[in-house]
Amino acid sequence: MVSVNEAKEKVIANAPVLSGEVKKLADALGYVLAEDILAPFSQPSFRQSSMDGYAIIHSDILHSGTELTLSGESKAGQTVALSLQSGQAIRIFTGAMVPDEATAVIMQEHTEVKEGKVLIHEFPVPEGKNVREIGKQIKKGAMALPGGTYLSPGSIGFLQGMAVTEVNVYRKPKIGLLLTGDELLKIGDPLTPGKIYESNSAMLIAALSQEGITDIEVTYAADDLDSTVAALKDLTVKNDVILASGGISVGDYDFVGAALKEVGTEQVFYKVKQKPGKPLMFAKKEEKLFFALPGNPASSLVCYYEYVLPALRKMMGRNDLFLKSLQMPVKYPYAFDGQRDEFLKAMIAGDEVIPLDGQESFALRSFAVADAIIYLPTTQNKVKPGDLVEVHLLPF
Ligand SMILES: Nc1nc2c(c(=O)[nH]1)N[C@H]1C(S)=C(S)[C@@H](COP(=O)(O)OP(=O)(O)OC[C@H]3O[C@@H](n4cnc5c(N)ncnc54)[C@H](O)[C@@H]3O)O[C@H]1N2
Ligand code: MOO
Repeated sequence: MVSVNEAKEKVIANAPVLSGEVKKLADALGYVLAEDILAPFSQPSFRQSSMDGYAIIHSDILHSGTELTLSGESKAGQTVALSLQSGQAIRIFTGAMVPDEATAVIMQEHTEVKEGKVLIHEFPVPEGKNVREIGKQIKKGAMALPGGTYLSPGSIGFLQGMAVTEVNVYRKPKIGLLLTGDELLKIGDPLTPGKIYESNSAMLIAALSQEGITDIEVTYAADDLDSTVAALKDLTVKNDVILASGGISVGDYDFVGAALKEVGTEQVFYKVKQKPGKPLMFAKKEEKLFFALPGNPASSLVCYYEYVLPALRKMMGRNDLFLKSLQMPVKYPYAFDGQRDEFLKAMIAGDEVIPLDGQESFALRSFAVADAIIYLPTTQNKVKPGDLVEVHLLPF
C-alpha cells in the first residue's frame, strides 16, 4: 500500500511524453505545441489606426480648437497609404493604414467638421496616440508561442492571424477501456435481479472527451482469467493507456491483477491509502501504462481525476497536470476514522465548499452534482465549519 503522494509521484514518473504530430491549425484546439513558433512577419505589419477619427501630425496641434484641412480618407482594407502634410488631417477608420507622416490619430468624438475643416478639441496630443506601430504586438522572428503552450481559442486565433496553417503538437494517447463484471448489463438488456447497467464506460469516455481524447477502444471481459488476459492483450496492441474497470479487489472473481501479470506488465503499485479507490493498481509495460480502476463508480472516477488524468496530461505535453487546487473554508463539519486519506465529492457555494451527502463509493448521485473534490489527509480527519481544506476543481 502506498500513500496518495507516493502514488501520484510514481504515476507521473512513469508517464512518457508522447511523440509529436502535425495537425491543421483548425484541428489543434486542446493540443500542446511540441515546438516553438516564431512570428513569420511583424504584427501589425503596417501602421494601423486604433480609432475612427482623423490622422494628424501631433505637433500641428498648438491649442484646443486647432483647425486643419481635410485632405482625404483612409479606410480599412485600402492598400496604399495616403500622404499627409503639415496643417492637414486625413479621415481614418479603425484598422486602416496610417499615413507615414502622421504621428497620431484623434478620436472623432474630439473633433468637429466645418466646411472642409477639422477642428481638433484635444490638446496636447501625445506622439503616437491611437497608432499601432509595426511590430507592436510581435516582431518578425520573435517567439510567438513557445513549445509547451496549450492551444486555446486565443492561441488558435493568434496563430491564424500569422497565417500559420499547421502546427507540430504532442499526439493524444489512445485509450483501451476494459470493463469487467458478469453483473453488467448493456442498455437495451432487461433489468433483472443481480444485474446492473454498466455505467463506468460512459463516465470514463465522457471524462476523456473533456480532455479531447476520443480514440477509445472498449472491450468487455467475463469474470475469468482467460477472458481478461485475452481482452488485455487485444487492447495493448494499439493503445497507449489501458484503463480496466472492476475486478481488482481480493474477491475470487477479481482477475485483473493476475491478468496484468500474465500479459507481462510490471506492477508499480497496488493499493493506495485512500477512500474511495483503495484497490487501485498501476502497472506498465515498456511505454504503455495500465490503470486497474476499482469497479465502484465513484472510486473509478476519483482515481481517474487524481491519477489517470495527470498521466494523460503529461503524455499530451501539458504542464498543468493535476486538477486545479485551492484552499477553501468548508461549510459543514465532516469527520472520518482517519485510517485512509479521503476524497469527498463536493460543491462550491460562493467562497465555501460543501461536502455532499452520499460519499459511498457505489453512489454516483453526489458526483452527478459535484464540481469539486475535497482532499482530506488522515491528519485532518475532523473538520469544522470555516476550517480550510484542499479543494480540487473538476474540469468544466
Ligand atoms: N474483502 C474485501 N473486499 C473488498 C475490499 C477489500 O479490501 N477487501 N475493497 C473494497 C473496495 S474499497 C472496493 S473500491 C471494491 C473494488 O472492487 P473491484 O475493483 O474488484 O470491483 P468489482 O468488485 O468488480 O465492482 C465493485 C462494484 O462496482 C460495480 N461495478 C463494477 N463495474 C461497473 C461498471 N462498469 N459500471 C457500473 N458499476 C460497476 C460492481 O457491480 C460492484 O458493485 O472492492 C471492495 N471489496
Ligand atoms: O476504496 Mo473503495 O473505493 O472505498 O469503495
